[in-house]
Amino acid sequence: MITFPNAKINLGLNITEKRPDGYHNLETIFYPIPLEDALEVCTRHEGEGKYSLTQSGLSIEGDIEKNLVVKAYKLLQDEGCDLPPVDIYLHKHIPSGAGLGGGSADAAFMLKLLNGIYNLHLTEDCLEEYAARLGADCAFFIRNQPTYAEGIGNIFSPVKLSLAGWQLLLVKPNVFVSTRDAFARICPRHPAHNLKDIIKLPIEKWKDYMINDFEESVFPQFPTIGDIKAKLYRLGAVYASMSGSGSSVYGLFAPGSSLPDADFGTGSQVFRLTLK
Ligand SMILES: C[C@@](CO)(OP(=O)(O)O)[C@H](O)COP(=O)(O)OP(=O)(O)OC[C@H]1O[C@@H](n2ccc(N)nc2=O)[C@H](O)[C@@H]1O
Ligand SMILES: Nc1ncnc2c1ncn2[C@@H]1O[C@H](COP(=O)(O)OP(=O)(O)O)[C@@H](O)[C@H]1O
Repeated sequence: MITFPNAKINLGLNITEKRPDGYHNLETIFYPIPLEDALEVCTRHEGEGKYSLTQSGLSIEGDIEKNLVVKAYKLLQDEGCDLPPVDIYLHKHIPSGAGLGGGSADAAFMLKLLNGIYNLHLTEDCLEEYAARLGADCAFFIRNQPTYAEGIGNIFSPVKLSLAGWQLLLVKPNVFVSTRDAFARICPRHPAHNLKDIIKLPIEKWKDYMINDFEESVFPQFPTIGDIKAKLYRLGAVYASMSGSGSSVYGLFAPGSSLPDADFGTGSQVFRLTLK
């Protein structure tokens, strides 16, 4: 059976506190976007081992044991779920180190896929709890709805927000930002304005209030990323921001407008998407 894990963007991202466990409390809104990997699981009937992983598309660093889809399979096994040996096929289309949550989406969709194929009868609450163990923002992808997130990014409340029809110009420069390093450079602070209030304003006003706290430290380190954001505004974006800890940057363009055709530098990947 095949599934299509999708990416997310962050609408605002406030890093509010460093916690005793070394992680950070944050506030953000996750919004799913239609940029997808493809993930297939087939029951294995012959051959050695409990699983195999065949990857295609964009390459991922690290051996297969480190891949989050394999970690998801092992987690369910460790929890006592009855899983047969499987062959896993993963086609990567979502760039990594981009703040788009691609690895996290693969992990969460793997849990949902195995739950469905092998009739594990795990509830969404249970799947969220398992997903959170695999990565701070994995749990969001279980319900995969626009969500306000707090804590380390795993305490959720639903938000009434639809950007259906809005055009997204998403640019991933040829720069890898490590999430861990990005957090290490942050000075946590509480925001002046609450995100849940900001998203009730017209989108034209978001740029005056909605902030991604990582931009302040990531832009000086990687000026290319800040330049892309400035360019998106020059091209007519109604709102533009870096997503997550970077390095991708998105611009929101009004429904019905045609997305500009621009050059964002050598090695940049550009995606043109219509939000749902
Ligand atoms: C900050 C966000 C916003 O969406 O960044 P992006 O990954 O999207 O860029 C996410 O919450 C990231 O979630 P995720 O990518 O799953 O993080 P993890 O793999 O769990 O953590 C990677 C590292 O980031 C740091 N980390 C992560 C989450 C958090 N709330 N506080 C932290 O300090 C820790 O040092 C951790 O070792
Ligand atoms: N299935 C996967 N897809 C992408 N990255 C993965 C996967 N499994 C493990 N990783 C690791 O996760 C890190 C990037 O995670 P990803 O969620 O794609 O980016 P980001 O945290 O920027 O949103 C990389 O270091 C990569 O090696």
